[in-house]
Amino acid sequence: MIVTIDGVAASGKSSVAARVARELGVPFVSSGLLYRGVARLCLREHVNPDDEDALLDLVRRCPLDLRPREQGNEIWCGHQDLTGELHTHEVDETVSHVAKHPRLRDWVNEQLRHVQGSFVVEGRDMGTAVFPQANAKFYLTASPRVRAQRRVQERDEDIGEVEAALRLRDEKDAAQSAPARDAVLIDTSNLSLDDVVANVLRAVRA
Ligand SMILES: Nc1ncnc2c1ncn2[C@@H]1O[C@H](COP(=O)(O)OP(=O)(O)O)[C@@H](O)[C@H]1O
Ligand SMILES: Nc1ccn([C@H]2C[C@H](O)[C@@H](COP(=O)(O)OP(=O)(O)O)O2)c(=O)n1
Repeated sequence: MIVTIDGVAASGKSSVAARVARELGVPFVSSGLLYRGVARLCLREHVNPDDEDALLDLVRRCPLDLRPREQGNEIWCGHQDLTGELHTHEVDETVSHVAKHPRLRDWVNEQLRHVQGSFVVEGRDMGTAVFPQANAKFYLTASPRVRAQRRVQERDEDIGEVEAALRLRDEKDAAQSAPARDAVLIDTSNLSLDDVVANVLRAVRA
């Protein structure tokens, strides 16, 4: 069984995917971490994120390894765990440049298709481009303001700046962020995390 949970930044994808996967007793996979890992490598190696050939050379030189874990996915580059360096302002500003390249997306999607068995996978285009055959598909949204409020709970940043950055990234990611026609749309703005998880599990088990 494959469950896809797509949606915009800070809509709750990772939190919901982790909880739903735990309830179902299957792994969860965070596709965005692969893009974030490439963005982190760009920053470390001073590679232009707008240069698709340079990005593909980078991931050939520094192959990223996505490791689904119950406590959260890990991204390794060789023997180096990059996981703790992926949710920074610099990576947020770089990742959309990385994610716009078709051949880089093909590389990420090839990594994801190696995942075997049953799993929950979250991202932007899991229910459309990567796993259109998924058994259950969900697409999470929330108002930019609510999403900014959630982000500033995690990072000590100005809420106005966070909201503006989220709106900008929504625009940059729009090309790959359309919900699947058969996805269940959930506006999480006024729902607790527990409510969203319950709604998803109810639909998966229906
Ligand atoms: N429905 C919700 N209500 C309140 N807080 C939420 C909800 N969903 C997620 N959160 C919180 O908002 C933050 C962002 O959620 P996250 O799962 O990282 O979103 P995404 O993966 O879509 O970027 C986290 O701190 C998470 O605990
Ligand atoms: N399947 C995916 C997953 C993420 N992306 C892009 C879009 C986002 O800006 C970045 C990071 O995604 P991630 O889900 O890790 O983070 P946010 O939910 O946006 O906070 O990668 C994508 O294009 N396709």
